[in-house]
Amino acid sequence: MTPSARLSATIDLLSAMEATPYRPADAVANSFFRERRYIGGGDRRAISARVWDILRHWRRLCWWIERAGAPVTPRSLTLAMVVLARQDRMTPEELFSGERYAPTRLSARESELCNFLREQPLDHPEMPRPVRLEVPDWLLAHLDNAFGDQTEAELAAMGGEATLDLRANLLKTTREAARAALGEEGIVTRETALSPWGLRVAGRQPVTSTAAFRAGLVEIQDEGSQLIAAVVGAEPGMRVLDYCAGAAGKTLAMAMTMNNRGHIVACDVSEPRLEGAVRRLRRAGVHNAERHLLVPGDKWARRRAGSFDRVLVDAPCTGTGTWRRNPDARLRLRESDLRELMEKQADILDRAAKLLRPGGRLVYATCSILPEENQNQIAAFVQRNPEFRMVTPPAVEGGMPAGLLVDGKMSLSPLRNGTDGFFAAIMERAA
Ligand SMILES: C[S@@+](CC[C@H](N)C(=O)[O-])C[C@H]1O[C@@H](n2cnc3c(N)ncnc32)[C@H](O)[C@@H]1O
Repeated sequence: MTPSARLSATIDLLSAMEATPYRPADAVANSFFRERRYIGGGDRRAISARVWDILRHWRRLCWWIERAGAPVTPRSLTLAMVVLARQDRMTPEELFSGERYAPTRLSARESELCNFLREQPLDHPEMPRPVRLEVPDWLLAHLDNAFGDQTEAELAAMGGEATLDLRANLLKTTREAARAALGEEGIVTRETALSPWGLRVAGRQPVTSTAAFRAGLVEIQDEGSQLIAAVVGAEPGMRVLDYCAGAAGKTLAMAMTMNNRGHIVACDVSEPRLEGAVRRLRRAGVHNAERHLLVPGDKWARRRAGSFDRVLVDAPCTGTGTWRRNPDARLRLRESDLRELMEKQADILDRAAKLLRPGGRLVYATCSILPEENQNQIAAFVQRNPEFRMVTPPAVEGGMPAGLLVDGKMSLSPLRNGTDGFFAAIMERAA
């Protein structure tokens, strides 16, 4: 594709996102490219990179466009990004050439916008702070509360590109052997610093089409998510419950630390998500896992009260820790979403805690960086349930490095740890 044709596709993809504002951007992009199989891999990556760049600069682009008195549209956003980022070799007029597959020529109004933006920096001293930091206005006070004078540095790190991490599946291989197998297929990786099972892929490489991936030697999982599974300390022979299992990302890692021995149950209220686990469990060679769909008034759960050694609650949350992957979520988040999620998290915690045996351990985790969903949620739970207390178990052998857990809690962030933002707390039920 020519640079102009790629730009045209960028505008089309942004228009598709605008048409379904509540659908996550990556889901829209997947459908968009599925319907346009003629767009090759290189073009797809270039178009996605440009769209994600626009999503990451959204509030600042809107601020500039509105300052110029122009309407915010997929086309004006794309044009503003081209002019302000100054990364293209061709001029805006050459890119918007009106030739075959190129965007139509710039209108007089768009040329004015172009002239207004030329030589301007992306950040302007008059920009309000939430605009410059690319967050909804209401959220900034919460972030300042979480990070203090580090808010800007943390948000800058969250605006970067996400890493692509893999977990070596020790049920089938070792980290060294998995790395060598991937290397033979041209996938370059290095060992992650914190997770003992992690491999970080250099750049974007097509991991899922490798024989190593298809054979279940590795699973795609952020290093932080691997550490959540490590925090649970699920051991061979235990009875383990993954209460919000989704498509079993953490179930897979815990079945691995259990060496396929004992029993692990992956629960969720979403049938399609649990369904997504089937193929992954099979590929990973997991034999000790069962899936269970939670329904209102669940008898299954009532019968198993007090029976699990470990319960993981990987709670639904704002996902503020995963903004590197989902910059669109950063813009969509509403105050009412946070309030609803906090209520849901408290309810799920109370329900899941009943399934734990006396002396067992409950791990609460989120991929959020907001104290409201993390420390505050746990403090309120322990107050409601005085038979639980925070514990800091010694670093699990072959598990996580010591020092990450402080007072029974672990907080990870892209800035401090190079992982997605995650939180985990370990609580023990009195014996
Ligand atoms: C953060 S995701 C889990 C991700 C998953 N553990 C993984 O590692 O891939 C949260 C999950 O909680 C589920 N969920 C939402 N409400 C729930 C409830 N009341 N009880 C149990 N699970 C719930 C959602 O369907 C979603 O799959």
